[in-house]
Amino acid sequence: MLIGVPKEIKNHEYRVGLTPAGVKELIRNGHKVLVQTLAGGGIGFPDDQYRAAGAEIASDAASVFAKAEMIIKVKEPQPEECKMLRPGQILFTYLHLAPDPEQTRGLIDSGAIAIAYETVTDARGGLPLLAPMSEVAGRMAIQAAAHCLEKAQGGSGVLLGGVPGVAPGKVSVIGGGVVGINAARMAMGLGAEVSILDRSLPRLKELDMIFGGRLKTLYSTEDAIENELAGADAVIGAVLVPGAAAPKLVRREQLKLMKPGSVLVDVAIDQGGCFETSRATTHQNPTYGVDGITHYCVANMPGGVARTSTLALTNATLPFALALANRGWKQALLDDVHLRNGLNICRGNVTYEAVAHDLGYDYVPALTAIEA
Ligand SMILES: NC(=O)C1=CN([C@@H]2O[C@H](COP(=O)(O)OP(=O)(O)OC[C@H]3O[C@@H](n4cnc5c(N)ncnc54)[C@H](O)[C@@H]3O)[C@@H](O)[C@H]2O)C=CC1
Ligand SMILES: CC(=O)C(=O)O
Ligand SMILES: [Mg+2]
Repeated sequence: MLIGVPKEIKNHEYRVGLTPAGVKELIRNGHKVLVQTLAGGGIGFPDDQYRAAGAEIASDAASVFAKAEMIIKVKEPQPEECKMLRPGQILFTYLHLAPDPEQTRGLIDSGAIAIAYETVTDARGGLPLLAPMSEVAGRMAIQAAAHCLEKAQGGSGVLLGGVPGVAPGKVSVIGGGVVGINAARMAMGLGAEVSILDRSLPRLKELDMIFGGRLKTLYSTEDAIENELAGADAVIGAVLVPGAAAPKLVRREQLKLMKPGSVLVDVAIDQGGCFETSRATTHQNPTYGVDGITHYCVANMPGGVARTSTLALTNATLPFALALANRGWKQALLDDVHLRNGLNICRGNVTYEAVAHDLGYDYVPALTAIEA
C-alpha cells in the first residue's frame, strides 16, 4: 500500500503521523511511504531521516493526498484537507466529529474511509490511541494552570505547591480517566491539594487504591462540583463520553462561585468542552477571561510538546496502521472489533452512533457499511 504523511497545518501543530522508525516498519512490511517535506522538521525528524528510513519526500500536501491510498495524520483534517480526500481513500487520524458538523459534512462528501484514533478501543474498555495524548494533556494541564495562576498572566497569584508555612493551592479534576489521573499526579507532585470527581464508582475506588489519602475522591454531582468551584484555584475539565459531545458540567452563572483569578483548564474542549463558557483556543492565544476566571481551552495541547507526543502517539498507532496496510481496510476492520470501533465515516455513511445522534445523521452500523 502507498501511505501518505502530510505536514500538519493546525496552529502550532508540530506533531507528525509517522516517525522515521514507523516508516521503516511499514517499508519492511512491503509498503511505500510518501512524506511531505518538513513534516517532522520541527521536532528533530528532518527529511533526511525519512529518506534514510526508505520514504519518498513529496514537495506539497496535494501530491501526498493525490497519490496515497492511506493518509496517516495527527489532527482532524482541516477544510482544505477534506477537499483533497477521495472516495475509498483511508484516513487514519484524530477526528473528534461530534462537536464539528463542518468536518463531518466534509468527510461524508469525500467518500473516504475515516478511522478516528479517539474511538479505537481495547479489550479492557480503554481507548488505546487516545490514551497517550490524554497522558500528555493531563500532565500539561497542571503546567498550564500553574502558569495561568501567576499575576502577570491575570491569575490570583497562588503558587500551587505553597511553601513551608503557607497552604498549597487547590486543584479539582472533573473526570478521573486518563487525563484526570495524569493531571492529579502532576498536581500532587507539585504539592497541591487535589480532589478528583467521577461518575464511575469503580474508577473512584481504583483511584483511592492507587493514591490513598493523598487524593480526595468525590462522586460527581452538581453539588459536589459547586463545592469544588468555591474552593479551587484550578479546575481541570477531563470528562469523556466516548465519541459524544462533552456534557456541560459548569454553567456561566456558576463561575461567580469561584475565587477571582482562578483558572479553568478544559481539556475536554476537543469534544466541545465541559464548561459552558469554553471555546477552543490555540497555542498562540491559549487563554481568555470570563467573569474574572481564566479559561485555557487549547484543543491540541499535546502539539505543544510535539516531540514527546509524536513518539508516544506513534508507538500506539503503528500496530493498527500496519494492520490496515497489510490486510487492507476491509479485512483489517472485519478482523478486529477494536479497530472497527474507530470507523466513524465510511463511504458517505456515519458509522459511529454517538456522532450520528449528536449531529442528526442516520446511523449505519460499521459492519453494514463495510460490507455494502
Ligand atoms: N485538549 C486536548 O489537547 C486533548 C483532549 N483530550 C480529551 O480529554 C478528554 C478526556 O479524555 P480521557 O481522560 O482519555 O477519557 P477517559 O475515558 O479515560 O476518562 C473520562 C472520564 O470521565 C468520566 N466522566 C464521564 N462523565 C462524567 C461526569 N458527568 N462527571 C464526572 N466524570 C465523568 C468517565 O467516567 C471517565 O472516567 C476527552 O475529551 C479527550 O478527547 C485528550 C487529549 C488531548
Ligand atoms: C487527542 C487530541 O485531540 C490531540 O492530541 O490533539
Ligand atoms: Mg484535540
